[in-house]
Amino acid sequence: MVVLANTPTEQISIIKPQKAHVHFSNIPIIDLSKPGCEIAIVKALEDFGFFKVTNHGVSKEIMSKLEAEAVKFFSLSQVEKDKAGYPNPCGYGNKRIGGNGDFGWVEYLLFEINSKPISSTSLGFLREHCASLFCSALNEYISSVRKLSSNVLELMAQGLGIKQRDIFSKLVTSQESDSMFRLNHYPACPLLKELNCNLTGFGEHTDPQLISILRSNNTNGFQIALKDGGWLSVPPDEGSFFINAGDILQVLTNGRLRSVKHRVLTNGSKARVSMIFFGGPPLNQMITPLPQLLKGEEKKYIDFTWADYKKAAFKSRLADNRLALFEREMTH
Ligand SMILES: C=C1C[C@]23C[C@@]1(O)CC[C@H]2[C@@]12CC[C@H](O)[C@@](C)(C(=O)O1)[C@H]2[C@@H]3C(=O)O
Ligand SMILES: O=C(O)CCC(=O)C(=O)O
Ligand SMILES: [Fe+2]
Repeated sequence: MVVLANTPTEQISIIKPQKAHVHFSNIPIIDLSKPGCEIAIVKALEDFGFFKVTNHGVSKEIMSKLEAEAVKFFSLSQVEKDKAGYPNPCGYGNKRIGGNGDFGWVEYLLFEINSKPISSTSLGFLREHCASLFCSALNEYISSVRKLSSNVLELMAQGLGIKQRDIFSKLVTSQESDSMFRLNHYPACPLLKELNCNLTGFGEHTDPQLISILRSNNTNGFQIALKDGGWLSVPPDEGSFFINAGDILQVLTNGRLRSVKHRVLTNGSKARVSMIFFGGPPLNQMITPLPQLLKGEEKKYIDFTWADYKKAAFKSRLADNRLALFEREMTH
């Protein structure tokens, strides 16, 4: 391991060029305007825990407006960016991910999303005019992707044969939904390019919430883990969204839909900018496998609230298997 560090504890691993176990097979692409896409969504989440969506209804303008605001923010001087505050867990973070010793070649802004739009006073570290432009781009984008997450969750319920269409979607559309939003910037690193190496941008992990909706610029680096443990590189597509199941969806479906492990490797040639909406349920929401899906099967997880899970998740390291703490001992 080579170390890029400010202090001895800040270590970001450099990964030697593509190992043999990296695959380049196809990821599922789902056209939301096509009949039958609800079945394809379920199949993709069973097989990969992940898919790309096209014909998603979010305008290019909304995506590029927010990307431009994010690029503007990340281009500020370090002193200006540090005014956005230490992430606890929300705020501006640089290399340090979470509070338990994880680091990556990334800087980010993390926001808590509740029923109210983000107010420009929460971006008070920016000049008034910039804060209001950034804020309106953020709110416009978040409201569109929340709608997209709700459409996908309704299709998922339909694909699983559940009568109550809003069984999942109501969790993210509720006034009390505890969701998050993140803007990540993986800076270019010319030295890495010369060394022909990859650096961990965002280490491997699963997302704790129900569903994550990711959009990035056209820079590669995103990978998902396959069932056999190999990594699949996902070619970027700035016009589409990438959707992955989170831990809570895995529990609600008693393990049928996979919360997929993923990571970002950077090769330093071009900066990557990504924006991710993490759709979470209300804090007091009881999380338990849905009886409609059990059909005589034993529950694989104990009952817990999202607040219990979130607390445990935010105490864990990025790569930890957070769900293991909530698994039930099976009787047979
Ligand atoms: C190391 C951590 C960062 C994280 C909180 C955690 O303790 C474990 C889960 C991490 C994660 C992954 C998905 C999202 O990016 C995130 C915001 C989340 O909800 O869980 C991050 C957390 C974070 O960056 O604080
Ligand atoms: O930045 C990316 O492309 C993915 C980051 C990610 O997985 C996360 O923020 O949870
Ligand atoms: Fe993630």
